[in-house]
Amino acid sequence: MVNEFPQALSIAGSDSGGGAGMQADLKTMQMRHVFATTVLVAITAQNTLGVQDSMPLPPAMIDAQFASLNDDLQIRACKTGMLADVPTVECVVANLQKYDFGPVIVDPVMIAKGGAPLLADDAIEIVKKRLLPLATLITPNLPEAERLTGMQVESKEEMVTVGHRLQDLGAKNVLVKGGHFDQSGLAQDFVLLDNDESFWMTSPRFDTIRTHGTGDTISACITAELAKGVPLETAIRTGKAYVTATIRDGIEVGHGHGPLNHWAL
Ligand SMILES: Nc1ncnc2c1ncn2[C@@H]1O[C@H](COP(=O)(O)OP(=O)(O)OP(=O)(O)O)[C@@H](O)[C@H]1O
Ligand SMILES: Cc1ncc(CO)c(N)n1
Repeated sequence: MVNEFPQALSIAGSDSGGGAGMQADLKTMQMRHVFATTVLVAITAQNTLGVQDSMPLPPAMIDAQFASLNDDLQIRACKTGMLADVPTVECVVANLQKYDFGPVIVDPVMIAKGGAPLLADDAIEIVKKRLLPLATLITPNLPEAERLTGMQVESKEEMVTVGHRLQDLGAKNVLVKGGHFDQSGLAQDFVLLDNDESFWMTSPRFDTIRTHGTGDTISACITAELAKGVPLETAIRTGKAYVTATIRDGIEVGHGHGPLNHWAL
């Protein structure tokens, strides 16, 4: 039937190096057999060694992309990634309020693996106050969870507490990613659902620096699964299994924090 094939949307910045950002989202959604659409909000000159330059797009151009998609496609789930600065966050929030693109997965991207800022400091407050309440699911890593809540997260107990704080701020469901946490050889993530259920997802921790784009990949996989109509808990578990496989089956690309193997299953 016309327009019935599952369609998802990535609202993100471009990583010229192909490993993270919109490129990771596209590769992931393609692998999950979902038709990927995009609203590009910023461009980065980036590779596995770092971010060399970046530029946000004018809000009018962001508005135009949202309008084009709304006029023609049937998007059933969307995610946000790099949102650059205050005008970009405000513009994306306004468009998400204007159009219905299904569940909104917010990956509150702040800093690239090499340390480059991908969100201006003064935009964090707007993400917290205006974007977070629109989130069906928020997927912060530990430094992002700390910035959004103002609390330190250094233990599993604190991962649980920060999950509840993020729900108090308005996110319906929360996935606190533990990739930045060295816990005895494990990569442990905490999930808190809006029915008060919670669970841990645990995988082996692979000793590799080829982890560029892990956060983008797990959130894009969850978004793709939701676009197919899969329940949230199953989508989150599939996201964890997929990102684990992409790290485990690493490929040699670039000279720094290498990209994932998006062909892994
Ligand atoms: N070395 C590793 N081995 C196994 N799993 C990992 C490893 N590093 C991260 N992960 C997993 O990858 C997912 C993403 O977590 P992470 O905390 O790295 O996100 P992120 O910092 O947002 O990533 P990025 O900024 O590169 O997009 C989580 O499920 C985490 O447990
Ligand atoms: C464009 C872009 N988005 C997100 C990330 C975080 O992985 C990155 N490094 N670059």
